[in-house]
Amino acid sequence: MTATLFIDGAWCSATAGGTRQIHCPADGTFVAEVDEAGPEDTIAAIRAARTSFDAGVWAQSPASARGDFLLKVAAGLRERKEEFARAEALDTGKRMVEARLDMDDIAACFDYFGKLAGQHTGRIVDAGDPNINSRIEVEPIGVCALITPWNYPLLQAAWKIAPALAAGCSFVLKPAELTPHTAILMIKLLDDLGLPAGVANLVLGAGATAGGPLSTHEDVDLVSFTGGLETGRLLAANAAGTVKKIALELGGKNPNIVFADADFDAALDNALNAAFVHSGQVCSAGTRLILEESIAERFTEEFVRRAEGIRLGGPFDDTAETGTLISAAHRDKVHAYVEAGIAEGARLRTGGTFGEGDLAGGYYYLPTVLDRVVRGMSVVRDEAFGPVVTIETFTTEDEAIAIANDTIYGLAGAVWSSEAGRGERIAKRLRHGTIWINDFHPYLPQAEWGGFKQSGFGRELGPTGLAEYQEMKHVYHNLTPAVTGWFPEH
Ligand SMILES: NC(=O)c1ccc[n+]([C@@H]2O[C@H](COP(=O)([O-])OP(=O)(O)OC[C@H]3O[C@@H](n4cnc5c(N)ncnc54)[C@H](O)[C@@H]3O)[C@@H](O)[C@H]2O)c1
Ligand SMILES: C[N+](C)(C)CC=O
Repeated sequence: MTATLFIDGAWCSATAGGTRQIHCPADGTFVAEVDEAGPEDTIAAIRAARTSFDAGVWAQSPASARGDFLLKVAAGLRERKEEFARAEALDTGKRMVEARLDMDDIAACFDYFGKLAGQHTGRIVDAGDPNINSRIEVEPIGVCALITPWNYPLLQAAWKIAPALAAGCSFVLKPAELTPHTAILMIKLLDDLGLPAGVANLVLGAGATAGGPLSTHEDVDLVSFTGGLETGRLLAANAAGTVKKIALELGGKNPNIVFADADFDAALDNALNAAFVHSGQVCSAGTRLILEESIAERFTEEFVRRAEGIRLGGPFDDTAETGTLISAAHRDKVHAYVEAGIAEGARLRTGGTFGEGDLAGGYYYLPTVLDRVVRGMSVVRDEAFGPVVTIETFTTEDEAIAIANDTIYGLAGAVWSSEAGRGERIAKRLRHGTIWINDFHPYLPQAEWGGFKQSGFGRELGPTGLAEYQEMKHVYHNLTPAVTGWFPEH
């Protein structure tokens, strides 16, 4: 597969001829070879986006037309769902059933922003003078750099592409280097549906090289980034050089608090899902299980027993319940956190090893549970981004809240209790961007998503997810211009 970069309405190869081979992490099978962009390709893509934006080919089109376009994207995705899901599954190794669910969520996201486009057009301001016409106009922010991770490749891209297009922006998309295929398919779909040249541009390749100019180039107005904390810090520092707006969707170390009065079976089942879906490679994964002391032993025993029963397998294994990690390097990193935790005194209840036998050809890591942990341990503190759960206990509400908030992150968390008042009370005091009460993981296109603290800033989805891609302009129109006399003629 060549000519996989899309710049100014044309598919092309990397100027320097670089390529990258993509392999399925579930079994190492070769998926395809794609182009590997260098900074010069990315600069060309930024220039194309700038030219199209300044020409107004999309930015000046009626918002309702942009909305209609997004609804067509949603329909196109639904028609080609299987093709998209398969591409996602091969790149990430995730199960087809999960990849299909991702495609449903992506189509819903395009529907949502398609309907929202044009609804937030500004407002009339009462200037207190009938001869002054004052209004706030909402305009697209300009050229957007959209940088996305490998765990939910198209979903995270869609949360940016849909509002960017709804707002009237032009963009350069840089997906994670390991998972480019659904981005290619998406850009093809946009092109097939007639998006003007230069509005959507695609560069593939490594962060520092292909991605480098995206946070430094003066023609980029907004960087919208989803990925790790270290990269986010770097991009924020880079973006400061040209004072460009930046939105950061970073990692999490997400608490899942279970009170003794919770529905035990529901809390247990959801705690497994919270931690082990997509092998824990989820920003909002419930990796810190925080149990009320009186149920801790029974809950932990059941949790461990059920974790040991989880079947691992590849994208097309219908019996699999979760999958592989993305790469050998990532699996090593996850394992290092587990080993560090054990060395620091944590007790390994299950897991802590690579998949063997049928799983040996992929980067599988067994669902892992550690208890007897303390808060300073790296496995409790840092985002391992794998199927690793630590168990802590509490005796009072205040203690549960203190444990749950004791993290530099603030992405998501959950509380389980049959007392509605307690759920609400705790939700109010948790410093995380999404709180689930008696649930875990749902997100809605119409509800803002994002982090407190070092999980980032800015919001995706919901009306604010569109506003991120807009500028506000105050237009003050004096209907009766007159001499002010402030500086009289001498
Ligand atoms: N908050 C959220 O909604 C959310 C959602 C999904 C994933 N995440 C986070 O993403 C992380 C996992 O993803 P990852 O390992 O791909 O993250 P990463 O930070 O390594 O990479 C993310 C993207 O940034 C690019 N990149 C890296 N360096 C760059 C640079 N100097 N300039 C431009 N681009 C650069 C990468 O190539 C990739 O496309 C986890 O921390 C996870 O929690 C957060
Ligand atoms: C944002 N979400 C939950 C879809 C994926 C996070 O990794």
